[in-house]
Amino acid sequence: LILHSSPLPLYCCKTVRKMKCRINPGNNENCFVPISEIIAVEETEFNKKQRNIGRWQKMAKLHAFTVHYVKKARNHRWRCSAATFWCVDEHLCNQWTQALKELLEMQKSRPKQLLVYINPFGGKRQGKRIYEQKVAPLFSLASISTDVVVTEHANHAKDNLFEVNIYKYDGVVCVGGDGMFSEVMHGLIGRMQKDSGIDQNNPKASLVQCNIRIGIIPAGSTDCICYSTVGISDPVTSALHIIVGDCQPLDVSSVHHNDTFLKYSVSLLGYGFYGDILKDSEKKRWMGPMRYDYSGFKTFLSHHYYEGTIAYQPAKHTHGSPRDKVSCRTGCYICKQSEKQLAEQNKEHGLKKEEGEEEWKVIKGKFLAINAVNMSCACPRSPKGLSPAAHLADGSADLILVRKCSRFDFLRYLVRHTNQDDQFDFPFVDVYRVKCFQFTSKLSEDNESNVMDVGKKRFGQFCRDHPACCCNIVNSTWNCDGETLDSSAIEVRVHCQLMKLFARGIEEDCKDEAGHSQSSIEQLL
Ligand SMILES: CCCCCCCCCCCCC/C=C/[C@@H](O)[C@H](CO)NC(=O)CCCCCCCCCCCCCCC
Ligand SMILES: Nc1ncnc2c1ncn2[C@@H]1O[C@H](COP(=O)(O)OP(=O)(O)OP(=O)(O)O)[C@@H](O)[C@H]1O
Ligand SMILES: [Ca+2]
Repeated sequence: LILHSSPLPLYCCKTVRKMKCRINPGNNENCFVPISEIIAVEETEFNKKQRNIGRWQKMAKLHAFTVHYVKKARNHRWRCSAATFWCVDEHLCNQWTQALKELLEMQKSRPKQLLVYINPFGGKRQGKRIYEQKVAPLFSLASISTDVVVTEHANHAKDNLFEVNIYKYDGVVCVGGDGMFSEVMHGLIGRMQKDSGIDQNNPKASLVQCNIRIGIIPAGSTDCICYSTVGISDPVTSALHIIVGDCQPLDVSSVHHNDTFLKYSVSLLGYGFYGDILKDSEKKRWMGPMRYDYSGFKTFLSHHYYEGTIAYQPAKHTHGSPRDKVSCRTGCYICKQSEKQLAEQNKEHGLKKEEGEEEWKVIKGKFLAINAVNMSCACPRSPKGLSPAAHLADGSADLILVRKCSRFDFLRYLVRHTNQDDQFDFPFVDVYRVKCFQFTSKLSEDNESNVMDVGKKRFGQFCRDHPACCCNIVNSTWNCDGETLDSSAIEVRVHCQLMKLFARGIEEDCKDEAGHSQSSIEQLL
């Protein structure tokens, strides 16, 4: 559909000459709108007083319809814009309205019925207001019907997803932050496994994909999953991605301790620095999003490092590498190829055999941070994220090991998350693309071999209370997408494209943060 602003005629499939159009009065521009980005088409009561329509004013009755469509602004922001078309011929007007409505009906990936969970206490506690004022009117314009649940306690959404008839919905929307998303994801993936008789406690189980898409309306403190999959953390943009029925597959890591399922993760699994920030920040929830800066500063000063062993299997199925600077963008070639490659491998060998055959690499050391990310983890604090070239759906995670270094060097490393310099270009930082890994802390290794004595335990406690000492006797905790894990010894496996979001990945627009405009494939070549 090609819309020309007044006073030019509207063209569609070369037929219409007799209709006039106005796009957002005062905005004299041409625009091309794919049908897939039309939000709604409405018959319009034409108000002559509001518009200066020159000679048309003399005519008795005008007929009009309005096309609401997605307008793309800077920095991946989407807005709802409108163009009103009018003419004297009622039949012509009805034909247009009907034809456009039929075209919209043919957009089969669009949701018609959604289940919405709102966390009223996430982020700055604006979830309910954001949904009611910014999102609900758009859903209603797009004729999407909703069942809305305002959560009353943590795990309300997750538990509810095990009870409701999820199959009658085209998607589940969560209004909140990464923690709220995590709840909904656990509810949906858990429910799928339960309904398919899959035991989540088996770390080697082939999990059943979840085809019910999740939409995220960002109203949290970090909103890293929304930012990394849409390119911006903006409720209206996310609502529009849901309305047009976008679909972005996402890798999910399962986390186990021995043969017990702990959690799934899609963004950050962090031990050391990010685990300690989270643990400290939980006590400061009343501070809102600021709590992370406060605890971040405190944790930076404490400068604790932790001893442990990591064993991982490299992700050989994927063409990418964490340092190739090939960003994951809409329709990512690397994600598509990796998915194909994995499917072929699994068909040929069977998952168990293939994993058992491949070698494990083992690294022992003292670490300030161990981060495993399934996606870039870009967020407003760090627009390029913890691993800028990580892929959303390639069946791998980037394992970042930050070894013991000086406070000054660690600060240099952190600062590079906020500028264009390469944060992996330090002798104390290593990064690997992996499909699974295991971690055991020195403390639990010692525990298992019974060499830890009471004195050591006490010494650990003593050192924690003295920030100047960087002693590593105590364990850190794992930060799993913003929630703490009970166990420090974990076994992690990436499940390629286990779930889907109402998103399309970050679009390759005119310019990214670095000022580059090449496509991923061009970069690869
Ligand atoms: C000098 C400035 C350096 C700034 C460096 C910024 C790096 C920020 C990287 C953010 C990565 C977020 C990863 C996403 C994790 C989410 O699954 C999770 C749940 O929402 N969020 C957090 O755990 C919340 C994590 C929040 C992390 C905040 C880190 C703040 C660090 C502040 C260090 C200050 C040092 C100042 C020394 C003078
Ligand atoms: N009604 C509720 N009362 C208390 N806690 C809730 C309620 N609803 C959800 N929660 C819990 O609140 C936690 C945090 O919520 P959410 O992720 O929305 O915000 P946040 O922590 O501020 O943001 P982020 O996760 O982006 O850092 C979630 O883990 C969720 O389980
Ligand atoms: Ca990935």
